[in-house]
Amino acid sequence: MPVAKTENLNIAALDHMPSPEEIKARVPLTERAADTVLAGRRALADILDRKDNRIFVVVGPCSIHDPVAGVDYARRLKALADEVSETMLLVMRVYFEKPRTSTGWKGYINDPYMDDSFRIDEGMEKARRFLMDINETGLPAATEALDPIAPQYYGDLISWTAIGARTSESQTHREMSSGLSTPVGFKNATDGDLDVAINAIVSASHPHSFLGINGKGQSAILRTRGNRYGHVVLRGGAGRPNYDTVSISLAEQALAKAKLPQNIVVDCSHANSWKKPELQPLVMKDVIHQIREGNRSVVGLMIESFIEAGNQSIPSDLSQLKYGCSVTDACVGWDTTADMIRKAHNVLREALQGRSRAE
Ligand SMILES: O=C[C@H](O)[C@H](O)COP(=O)(O)O
Ligand SMILES: C=C(OP(=O)(O)O)C(=O)O
Repeated sequence: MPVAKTENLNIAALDHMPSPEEIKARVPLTERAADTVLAGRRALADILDRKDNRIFVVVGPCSIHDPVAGVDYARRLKALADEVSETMLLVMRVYFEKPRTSTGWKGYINDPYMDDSFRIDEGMEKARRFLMDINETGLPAATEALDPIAPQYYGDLISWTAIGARTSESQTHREMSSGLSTPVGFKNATDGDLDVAINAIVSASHPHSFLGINGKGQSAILRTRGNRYGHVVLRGGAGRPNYDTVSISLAEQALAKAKLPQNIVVDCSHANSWKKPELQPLVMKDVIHQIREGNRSVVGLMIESFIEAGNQSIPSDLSQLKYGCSVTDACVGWDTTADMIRKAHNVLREALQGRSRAE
């Protein structure tokens, strides 16, 4: 009697996926891109270590779906980044992996053609190519790390990583973060709970051993050193924002209790603006005002922004897609983005000058 099959009963297929080394051989890291990545990470570490008194702003589309519009956006952002570099480090949001509340398009790597063909093999190469283009402009890139093996494919092109509200409590994501080469922002949970993010920073600061893959795509035991650049990202939750002075003071107290550095990033989008993009400028203005009034714990901000304001659902005929407009969360448009950042720059410039006179 043959033994009954007990495994893979719900697996429809196991298709070939090129290894990280194969994908990297098709899109090798260039010297210019490597310089951008390393300079971006160094500047972020200096901000987190208070060796650099600027703030960083992670700004860009909710998700990448059209590389042409993405590069168009990056060129505009790079010019703005140069303009405001005295007070802010701009890092482009380059999000390829979307965690969904239930179902929906899961991003450019999972389904690059947005037609349920799920060509992850092609999506990974396209994502890498896109990141190379962004880094070649001189603009560092930020992403959400969702798939625990994906960093082997494109982690060399990332300067800042987020662990999202749905995964900050996940051991897998904490282990992965402990080995990432970038600073990692852990978001509070979707219900507003901040403890998951604090526990995540503590966990990721320690070395871990866990299963993953190596460059050849073989199973490997990854042994990490621990990441000392974990910090919290306040994104609001359960219908309540958490960027106000009381929430920030509570976050500072929680960090102090856990003996962690006072490093806080505020996400102007998501539950901090009830996912209404037109409210993002108000959040940013409020937080910049707190910095001007003496706050020292806020080191960064996040904005969901694209060329056009709002969002669109993915049409079955993709030629109907509106150029430069998000297919996931609604964003502020380019003009509003530039206005938000320039206004913040002007306020911060005065605040930083006042600070250095007082010191
Ligand atoms: O930022 C992105 C979304 O908020 C997140 O991926 C969840 O999206 P969903 O609730 O539309 O699935
Ligand atoms: C999914 C995101 O955010 P959050 O984890 O806060 O929902 C995001 O920033 O794209």
